[in-house]
Amino acid sequence: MKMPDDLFCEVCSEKRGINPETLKQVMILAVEIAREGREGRRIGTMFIVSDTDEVLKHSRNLILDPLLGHPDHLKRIEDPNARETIKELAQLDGAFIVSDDGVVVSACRYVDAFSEGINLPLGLGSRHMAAASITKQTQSVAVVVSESSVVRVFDDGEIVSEIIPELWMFKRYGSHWAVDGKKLEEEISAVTDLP
Ligand SMILES: Nc1ncnc2c1ncn2[C@@H]1O[C@H](COP(=O)(O)OP(=O)(O)OP(=O)(O)O)[C@@H](O)[C@H]1O
Repeated sequence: MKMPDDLFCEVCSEKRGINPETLKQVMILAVEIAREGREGRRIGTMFIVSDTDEVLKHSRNLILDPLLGHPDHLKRIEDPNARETIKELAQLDGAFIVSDDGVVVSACRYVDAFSEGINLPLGLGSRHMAAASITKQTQSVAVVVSESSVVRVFDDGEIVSEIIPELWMFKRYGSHWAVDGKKLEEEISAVTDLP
């Protein structure tokens, strides 16, 4: 699966200071989880990327860490076995913490979230509040898969991108289709980049 370049360039811009390859792999995995669900049901989860030491300080494990003790080369975000493991673990409560160089260092983390100074659209719950909070407290970026299948990227306490996976798929694979003489990709905004 590939990520549209325009979205990717925006989210991974240098000003965010995040390893672009790591963030790209996390976003693709998030879209896959949103689309596929697990065992016939939708699931939500969260990835917190970069500034690992600070993120670890502001979070704690909800259960014994299933990734603890495994060598880093088996926990790389681009590794197919690691990705399948993450999809399985994504059914559990809590967040994944991903280092800037692409190692998934911890799973099932509860984020010590605070809501002061955070303004999110009404209707988003505690997972999204935690993502906003940790990205305000640290230099991390968070990628949230909502149980309603929307993927949102947070930076500095705000939503910076929203991806609707089904529409994104149309954009990715439907560019050669035509609707009323126009290319489908012009008709469908698969990805909403927020200011
Ligand atoms: N502070 C937190 N740190 C890590 N994970 C959290 C935190 N708060 C909630 N979650 C996770 O989010 C899950 C869903 O919580 P909630 O429904 O309130 O969030 P939400 O933002 O509405 O997300 P969704 O759109 O997926 O329902 C919880 O079961 C838990 O796994």
